[in-house]
Amino acid sequence: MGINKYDFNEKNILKFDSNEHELAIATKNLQVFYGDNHALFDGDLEFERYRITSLIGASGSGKSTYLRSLNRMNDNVARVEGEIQYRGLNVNSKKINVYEMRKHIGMVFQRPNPFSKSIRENITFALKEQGLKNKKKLEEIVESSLKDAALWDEVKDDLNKSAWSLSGGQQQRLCIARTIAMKPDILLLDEPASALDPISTSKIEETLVELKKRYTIIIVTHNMQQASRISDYTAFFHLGHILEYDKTKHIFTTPKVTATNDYISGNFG
Ligand SMILES: Nc1ncnc2c1ncn2[C@@H]1O[C@H](COP(=O)(O)OP(=O)(O)OP(=O)(O)O)[C@@H](O)[C@H]1O
Repeated sequence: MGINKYDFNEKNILKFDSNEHELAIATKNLQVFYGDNHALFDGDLEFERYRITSLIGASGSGKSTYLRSLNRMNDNVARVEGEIQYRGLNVNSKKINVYEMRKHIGMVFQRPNPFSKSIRENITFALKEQGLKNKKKLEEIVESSLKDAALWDEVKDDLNKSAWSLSGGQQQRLCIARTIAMKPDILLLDEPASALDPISTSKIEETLVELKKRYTIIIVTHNMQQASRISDYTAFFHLGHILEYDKTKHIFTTPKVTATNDYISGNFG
């Protein structure tokens, strides 16, 4: 039987070759339409592996639209044209198995949304659905995911407690752990700290900086300090266009586009 190139099976998709600057994911001419509203034009970006990229820009500039397209969260909501290139596959192909693809490209949302289950079950639920039954293996993944999300020390003695009994910041780290448990390559985060207090926010930031050793992270944020603190690259969105994309330090010190400079210095938006 020939290889089905739309099949998101580990043996069918291209291996990363461990170049220092290899790409994790790229978009070519990505366009998004909500009915007649052309919300994203010419979305061309390349994301380096093991880096954090921030997507910044005023409200309504298309950041979430772009981010959500990367793992097909806009299916049934918007028309998305163009290519999303990931390890030899076009994620935007209608033939892609979206469920399998999301194990590789996971998303964490703005508001923490843990399941109404125990802390442990939040991690194990999807793994069990996938057919993983080995208790020891499941426990190992619970521990490693919670450690990766910097939550283990706070919950390790209470894994049967309801996830909803955790603080907002802890719930968000649990949602990160739940996503990591699927062992994705790429973590998409849509303003993951906007509903959190400064201490929880700084914990999330520390967690993300630690996670980039093993994951490629793309984050939408309205918090300019956050973008400059944690991200390696920054893309500036304006009225549905990506106006500037560069190393974060260049965007924040020597932007080439006037609109970028106006936005980061608070002159509009
Ligand atoms: N589900 C939707 N249905 C219809 N239009 C939408 C939908 N989501 C976003 N839009 C429109 O797409 C455009 C871009 O919105 P988007 O949410 O991507 O911007 P954003 O930069 O992420 O904004 P914010 O920072 O406020 O989250 C806006 O005109 C918005 O009204």
